[in-house]
Amino acid sequence: MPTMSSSNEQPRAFRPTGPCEFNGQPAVHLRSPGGAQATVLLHGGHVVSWIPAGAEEQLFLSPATAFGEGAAVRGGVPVIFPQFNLRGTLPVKHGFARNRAWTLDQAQVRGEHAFAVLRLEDDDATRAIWPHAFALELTVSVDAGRLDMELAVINRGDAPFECAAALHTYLGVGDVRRAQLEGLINRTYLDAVTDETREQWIDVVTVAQELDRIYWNAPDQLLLREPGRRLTIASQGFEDVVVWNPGPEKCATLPDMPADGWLGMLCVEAAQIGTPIHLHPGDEWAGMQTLILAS
Ligand SMILES: O=P(O)(O)OC[C@H]1O[C@@H](O)[C@H](O)[C@@H](O)[C@@H]1O
Repeated sequence: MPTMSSSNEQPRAFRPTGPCEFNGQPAVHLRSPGGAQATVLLHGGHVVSWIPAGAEEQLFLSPATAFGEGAAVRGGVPVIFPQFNLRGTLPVKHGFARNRAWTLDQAQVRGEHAFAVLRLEDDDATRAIWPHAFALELTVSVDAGRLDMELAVINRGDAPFECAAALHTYLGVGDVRRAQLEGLINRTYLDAVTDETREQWIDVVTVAQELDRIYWNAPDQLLLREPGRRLTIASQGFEDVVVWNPGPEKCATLPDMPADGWLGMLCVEAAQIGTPIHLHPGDEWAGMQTLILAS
């Protein structure tokens, strides 16, 4: 059962690169020589914290989230695989990768970077709902003002498969009503609130209420602006971008969010949804999302 837990952990300010605990859960901490930090839960291969050198936390993590076996952590960067939302035959919203225990392959400091590689492979439980032999490899790297997250999907079986994937990044914001996301002008999107296809006519996306959009073939660089902050959101390999905020009404129905939680977050998700990832036996696909805080 998912649990809410806390423990007497080593203060984050002193944690070196290597295995650690985060809210009582096995995790890996990254610390670059320049002082940039990130923390990744083994559960879900889930980045839960990113603190660039000399800056504050950049990701939203709900204070009401559950942790542990079976939980989908609310905030950070959930890994979505092999299905986006309920767009497919799986009964599990956003697939199963975010609900499973990954393994830590390595955690190292190299040059100015600290990085970790986490891995998830198929087992009896995944094959029971998705009958394919796969491996996921998530590489998370921090350096100065930059976070790189690369997700690789490998077909380890003897038959082709198709899947979707996304890095469902919850960016922390001071007040989402004062945040602006730039760079999506002239793109076509599915408005998942009204189920209509629309065109983005102005360059700025703002949030005042529930917003749930899949931008198809989105540009590979976006900019989040809010007072005192500029954050570049870049991607490679992922063709689509999902922008999501539950707004006040939907947020009030989410048991793992405080009522005003929607004000402090904006999801900007690097995603491959419209054109499925198609992998032959032995093939690999990779997509990356990079966040860069302007100094
Ligand atoms: O509550 P979940 O399963 O984490 O999903 C959160 C949101 O994730 C977004 O990616 C979807 O576009 C939304 O429709 C969904 O509500």
